[in-house]
Amino acid sequence: AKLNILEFPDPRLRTIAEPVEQVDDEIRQLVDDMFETMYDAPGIGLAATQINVHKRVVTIDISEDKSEPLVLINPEYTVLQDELEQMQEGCLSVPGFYEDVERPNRILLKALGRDGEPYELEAEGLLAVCIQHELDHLNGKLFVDYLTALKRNRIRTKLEKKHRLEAHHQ
Ligand SMILES: O=C(O)C[C@@H](Cc1ccccc1)C(=O)SCC(=O)c1ccccc1
Ligand SMILES: [Zn+2]
Repeated sequence: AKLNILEFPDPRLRTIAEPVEQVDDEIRQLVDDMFETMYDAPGIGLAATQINVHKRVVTIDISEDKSEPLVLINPEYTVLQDELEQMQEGCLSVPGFYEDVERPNRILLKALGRDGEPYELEAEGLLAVCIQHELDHLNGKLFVDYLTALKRNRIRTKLEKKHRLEAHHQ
């Protein structure tokens, strides 16, 4: 099912997600719903926090043809090279805004797959940036937190106005 994506400044986006105890069919259904929601948005990543499910589950697919789906359950990463790279980021929870964020360029990801099997993956470039962006979501952090307070407040004001208009027209 396509799920509703929470939008900044919704305080539920600040929730810290809990580790998954058992990778069971319920978690696999959540993963399938997350991929459906992500591809429909469209996006290249989605964290369970964004659909108001506070479990440490992330889906990613940076391919153009939905050919590289990645399931990240209880994901962790370590920085392999602390040289920072600037990249323009977007967020399905901050629709319509794209800003440059600096992050480490190479990381080692450790996570469980959709059958609960552990795996490791070395990532760089857009995939490394996306993994860090999604894991921030699981810790209640948003890419706007890396911007100046002035920019963040302007984005907040514009989105709050959009939400008021949507509520009025419902
Ligand atoms: O909010 C999210 O987590 C999804 C976000 C992931 C992300 C994008 C860019 C840099 C870091 C993390 C998005 O997918 S925003 C939409 C987007 O960037 C995109 C959408 C379609 C094709 C390509 C990119
Ligand atoms: Zn995001």
